[in-house]
This record gives sequence, C-alpha cells and structure tokens, in this order.
Amino acid sequence: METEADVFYRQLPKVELHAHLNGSVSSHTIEKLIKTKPHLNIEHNMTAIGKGQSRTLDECFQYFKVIHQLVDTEEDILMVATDVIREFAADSVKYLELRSTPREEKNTGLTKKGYIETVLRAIQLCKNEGLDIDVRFLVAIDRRNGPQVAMETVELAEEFMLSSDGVVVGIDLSGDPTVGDGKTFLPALERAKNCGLKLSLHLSEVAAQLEESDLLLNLPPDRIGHGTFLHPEVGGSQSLVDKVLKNNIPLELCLTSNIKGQTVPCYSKHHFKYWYQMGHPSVICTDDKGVFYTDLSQEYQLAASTFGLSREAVWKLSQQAIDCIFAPETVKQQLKQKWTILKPQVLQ
Ligand SMILES: CNc1ncnc2c1ncn2[C@@H]1O[C@H](COP(=O)(O)O)[C@@H](O)[C@H]1O
Ligand SMILES: [Zn+2]
Repeated sequence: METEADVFYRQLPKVELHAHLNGSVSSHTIEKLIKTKPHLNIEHNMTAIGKGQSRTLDECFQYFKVIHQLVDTEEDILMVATDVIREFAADSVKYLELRSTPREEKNTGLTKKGYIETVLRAIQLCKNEGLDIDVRFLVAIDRRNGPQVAMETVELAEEFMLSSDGVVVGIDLSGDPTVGDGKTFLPALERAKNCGLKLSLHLSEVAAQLEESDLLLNLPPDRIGHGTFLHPEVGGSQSLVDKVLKNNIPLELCLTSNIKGQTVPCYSKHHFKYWYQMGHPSVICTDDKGVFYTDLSQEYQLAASTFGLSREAVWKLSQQAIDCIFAPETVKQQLKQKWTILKPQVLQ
C-alpha cells in the first residue's frame, strides 16, 4: 500500500544527475532481456542486490559484467535506454543526465559510435512520446580501459557534443576506483574541459586516494561523484575539502549505492550529513537504480528520514539540484518555473 509519504516523494519533481545506464536497468527490463537470451543462464539475483543485502564494491562490479552480457546489441540498448528514461519520468524526474560507457561488441557488430547514436535515438524517441523529462547524456570513461581509450572517448564525445543539439553535455570518469591511476587520465580530461565538455568525476569513492583526488580537484571538475572519503573524519583531508568548497563543486550523493557497496557503514553515517550541514550543494542521486534496487523517490525519502529533513527542506533540496545541471541557463530557468508551478499541489 502506498502511504501519503510515498505519494509525496513520488510526486516531488526531481533532478537526477548520477545514473549509469546499465546500472539503472529495472527488473522488469532485465526479465525481457533474459527471455531473449536464455542460453546465458542469467538469473535475476545476478543483476540486482535486494533489500537489506550488501556486497563489496568489488563484487558490485561483477553485476555490471552480467548486465553487459544481456545488453550487447543496438536493439538491447534502445530498449534499455527507453525503459530507463520512462521509469525516471514516471518517478517525476523532470531532468535527467544519463551516463554510459560506449562499448564495442565484436560478436554483434556494435561500435562505440553506434552505441552513442542508439542512446541518443532512445532520448529522441522519449521526447517524441511527449514525456515530461529533459534528458542529457554524459559519455563515460571506464578507468579500466586506460588513458588511450579515455582520449578516444573524449574525441568521440566532442563530435557528439557538436552534432547532438545540446544533448551530449559532458564526460564522466567512472569504473572500478581501485583500478588505474587518476593521474594518467588528466590529459584526456583537460582536453574535454578545453573543448567545452563538462566534467563529472567519481572521486574518493574508496579510501586512501588523497593524491589522486587532489590532482583531479585541480582541474577542477564541474561535479563530484560520491566524494565519500574527502573529509578528514574518514581519512580525507581539510585541504581536499577546502578545494571543493573554494570551487563550489557540487557533490552527487548516492546513499543506497554506498551502503550496499559497503563504502559507508550505515545510512546515518553517510557523508550527506557532513556536506549538507555546511550548506554545500549536495544532490541526491541513485547511481545504479537497477543494481541497487532503488529509485530516486526512495533515496529522497531515506535522506529525509535518516537526517530529519522537513518537507520544506526536501523541496529545497530537489530545487537546488537545478543549479547543478550541465544544461545551459535557459534550461535551469524552465525547470525552476516548473518547480514553482508544481509547488502548491505537491507541498500542500
Ligand atoms: C557503484 N559505484 C560505481 N563506481 C564506479 N563506476 C560505476 C559505479 N557504478 C557503475 N559504474 C560504471 O558504470 C558502468 C555500468 O554502466 P554503463 O555500462 O556505463 O552504462 C560500470 O561498468 C562502471 O564502469
Ligand atoms: Zn557512479
């Protein structure tokens, strides 16, 4: 049964800025994919971490490998991307920045270019359907693939930034944070920045990456993913915090992802508290709503119940996320208008 609170959080207009496409595939879509590929012998529990369960971050990365096996043709990508966008729209997400790592699959003839084109086609299809959601795309660099591939990815992103009518807005640096050295990605990231692509970097997602985080913060990035171990209480440093504050770099915070991935011990110890209390721009996001079995409404609800936020404070939190989007000022103004119109009916 849906409670009054459930209805409020679902109807709350929201902005999602940190969503990996293949981590966001719902169980409904996974079911369809499993049916088309029975020979892979993939079961549901291999693609999502259920309620109350957790895995090491390392184990979490195995889930993406399984999902990638299920999603390996243009047809799959088109279905996955349209389903994911429709689901976010049904959850009252009004603005979504999806991110995904372009992959090539020799077996199916999928190319990186085809991969991006297909995601863009899905975005266009959803637009044609008249869904009330503005979708943009960040091209992701997977750390595992090294600096050379990173540079090629930036070049590809640059092409699409110029040809996609403003849909491709930036670059994401993600992948297993324990693999590779952040320093080696600086040339690619600098190039991206210089050509006008925005940067959202996974930073200090695991402990003991002070040097790497410091180097990457000097770019500086336009947004930070997680930033779990930046502050001194958890082994980060004041100088890292100061750099984030000085450049006013928003944080994308994904509560359930961090709990289920075991980088944060429990909801009440989540670093949302540290940054939010300072009044620093903190945006609640899902990371991988499919793998972590959540949605953005639930993440807002969890943040509110854990940290005692009033409805008014929750409203402000979702509204302030608008200032952190990568789309231009005109889009921010349109979204702010939307929030103003919806306020009296949602926040009764
Ligand atoms: C849990 N925390 C995380 N930390 C770092 N990278 C993550 C991640 N969650 C997801 N990804 C990145 O997103 C890819 C899956 O989506 P796409 O195939 O790109 O759409 C993963 O392979 C990983 O590179
Ligand atoms: Zn992420």
